[in-house]
Amino acid sequence: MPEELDELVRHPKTSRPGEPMRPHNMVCFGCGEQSPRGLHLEMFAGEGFSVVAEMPVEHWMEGGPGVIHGGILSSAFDDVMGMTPRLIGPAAVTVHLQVDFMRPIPVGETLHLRAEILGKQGRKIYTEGVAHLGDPTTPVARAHGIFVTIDARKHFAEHVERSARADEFKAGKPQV
Ligand SMILES: CCCCC/C=C\C/C=C\C/C=C\C/C=C\CCCC(=O)SCCNC(=O)CCNC(=O)[C@H](O)C(C)(C)COP(=O)(O)OP(=O)(O)OC[C@H]1O[C@@H](n2cnc3c(N)ncnc32)[C@H](O)[C@@H]1OP(=O)(O)O
Repeated sequence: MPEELDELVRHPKTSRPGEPMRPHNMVCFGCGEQSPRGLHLEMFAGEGFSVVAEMPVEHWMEGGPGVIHGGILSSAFDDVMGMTPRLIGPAAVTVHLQVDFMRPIPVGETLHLRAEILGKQGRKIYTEGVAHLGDPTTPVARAHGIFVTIDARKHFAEHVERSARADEFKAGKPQV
């Protein structure tokens, strides 16, 4: 992370600590409540520049016998960390995601995820994610990610046709 960082300012309209964070797209694999096969993560604003979520580890998420698939864990981190830019303003997309798998995460447990903005420089937002199974002093995974702010309308303009919600988006009502 660079040494010279911008000041972080909470967006006046963002959720307050304890309040839900709205999905950025109802059919998002991570947080969309209408995603047919998604993680259906419900996220809440936390203290400071953080976002928290809990994810029950279900059988369909299995990788190794009885434990979570690494890609599922990475997806959960991606989405929770990807929600943190909302705390300060514009939408942002992942350009870099690095995950440390520290302990096996068993099926049947509930994974507690917390993501936080570490710093911002220009369009780049540096974030960290931590996961535990109920004891915050014993993390089971940690992630670092860089998100770059975008103008969502322009960024998705040439792909929005392919969305399951293309009609809504084209009608100019992106109810995200
Ligand atoms: C038409 C209606 C549509 C309506 C849509 C409505 C609502 C939707 C709303 C919100 C949805 C928003 C977000 C979704 C959020 C979360 C989902 C989970 C997260 C994801 O799953 S998201 C999917 C995976 N994600 C991608 O699909 C990104 C692919 N990517 C790109 O599209 C380009 O990469 C882009 C545009 C990001 C940047 O491109 P660009 O040309 O604009 O800018 P540039 O390349 O200059 O990068 C700018 C600065 O980032 C630095 N930088 C770049 N890459 C780096 C790297 N890897 N490591 C370190 N630094 C990096 C550069 O070094 C420079 O830094 P500096 O400014 O200091 O020079």
